[in-house]
Amino acid sequence: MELDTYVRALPKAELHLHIEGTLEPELMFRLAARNGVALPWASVEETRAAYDFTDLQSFLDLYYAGAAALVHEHDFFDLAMAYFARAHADGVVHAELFFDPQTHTARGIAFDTVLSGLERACRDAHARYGIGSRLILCFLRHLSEEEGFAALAQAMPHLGRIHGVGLDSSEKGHPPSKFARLFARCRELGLHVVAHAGEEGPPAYIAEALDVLKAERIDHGVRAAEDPALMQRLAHTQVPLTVCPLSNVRLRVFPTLAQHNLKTLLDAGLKVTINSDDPAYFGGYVAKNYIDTAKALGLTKADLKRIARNSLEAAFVDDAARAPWLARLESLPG
Ligand SMILES: Nc1ncnc2[nH]cnc12
Ligand SMILES: [Zn+2]
Repeated sequence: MELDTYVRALPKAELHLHIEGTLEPELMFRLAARNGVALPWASVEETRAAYDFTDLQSFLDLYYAGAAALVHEHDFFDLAMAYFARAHADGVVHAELFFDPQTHTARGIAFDTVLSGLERACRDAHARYGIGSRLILCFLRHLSEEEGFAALAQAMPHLGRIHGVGLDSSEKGHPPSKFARLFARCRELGLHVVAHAGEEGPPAYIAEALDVLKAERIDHGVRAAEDPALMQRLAHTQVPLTVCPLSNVRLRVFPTLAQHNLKTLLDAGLKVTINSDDPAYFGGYVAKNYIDTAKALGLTKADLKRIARNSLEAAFVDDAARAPWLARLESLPG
C-alpha cells in the first residue's frame, strides 16, 4: 500500500489542533466580508505570503489578527465543519479541539457564541462523518492567572460541554507554575488537563506542567530531549506528547523536518503522537504531517501504526469507544 493511502487508512485521533488555526485565508476573507471586519491583508495571496514565521510569537501575532474575522455562532460552526471535512478525509476518527475563548471575549464575542458554534459542528460532524470529538478550553498564558480565572467563570455554566483545559500562546517567560491555582481549580471541577510545554520553552517547563499542573498530556514537549532524566520519566510514565512536526519547522524549533527529533523520542520509548497544531498556517493537515515526517525521518509502517495507536490510547475517551478504532488499526499491515 502506498504511503499516502496507508496513512489515510490508519484510524487516528488528532489531539493537538487549535480550531482557530484551521482558518484558511479563503474562509477568513469570506467571513471578514460577511461581518464587515477589516483584515491587515489585501488578499488571500498576500495573507499566505505573510505566513513566513521566524518564531512562535511572529505566528501568534498573525493568528490572533486572523481570528478577528470570526464573529457569529455560524462562523465558528463553518470553521469547525471545514476542519472536520479535512480531518475525515485524512482518516481522523476522533478530534480534540482546542479553542481560545479569551481571544474572542476580548473582542466582545460572547463565550456562548463560540462554544455553541463549535459544539453544533461537533454534533454535525459525528452525524455526517462518524467523527468523535472533545472541546478543550485553552487559557492564554501571556495573560494573567486572574484573567484565566475570569475565563473559567464564563465557562462555568457550560462545563458539561467542555472536557478539559489547556495552556497555550507565548511560552517563553510564562511558565506553567504561573497558572498553578487556576489548574488546581480546573482539576477540582473534574476537567482533564493538558498544557503546551517544551515547544520554545525549556525542559523545566515540561516538568512543571507535570508536577504543578498535573498535565495528562504534554503539547509539543520536543525539548524534553535536552534532559535525559525527563526523557526517562516520560518513557516510564507514558505521558503522551502531542508533537506537531510541520509546525515545529515553520516556527523554527527545528531547521528542517529531517532534523526533527520525533524519531529519537519514539525510539526512546516515549508515547509520541503526530498532530497538525494550526494547519491553515503551517501548510498541512494531519495526514501530511504523518507523510512528510515519515519521508524525512524514514519512519516505517510499524512506526506510523504505533503513532496512530498512541493517539487512540491518549484520547480522552473510554475503552468502549476506543475498541473499534483499535481493532481497525490492528487489521492493517505494518
Ligand atoms: N503552536 C502553538 N503554541 C502555542 N500557542 C499556540 N496557539 C496556537 N498555536 C500555538
Ligand atoms: Zn499548539
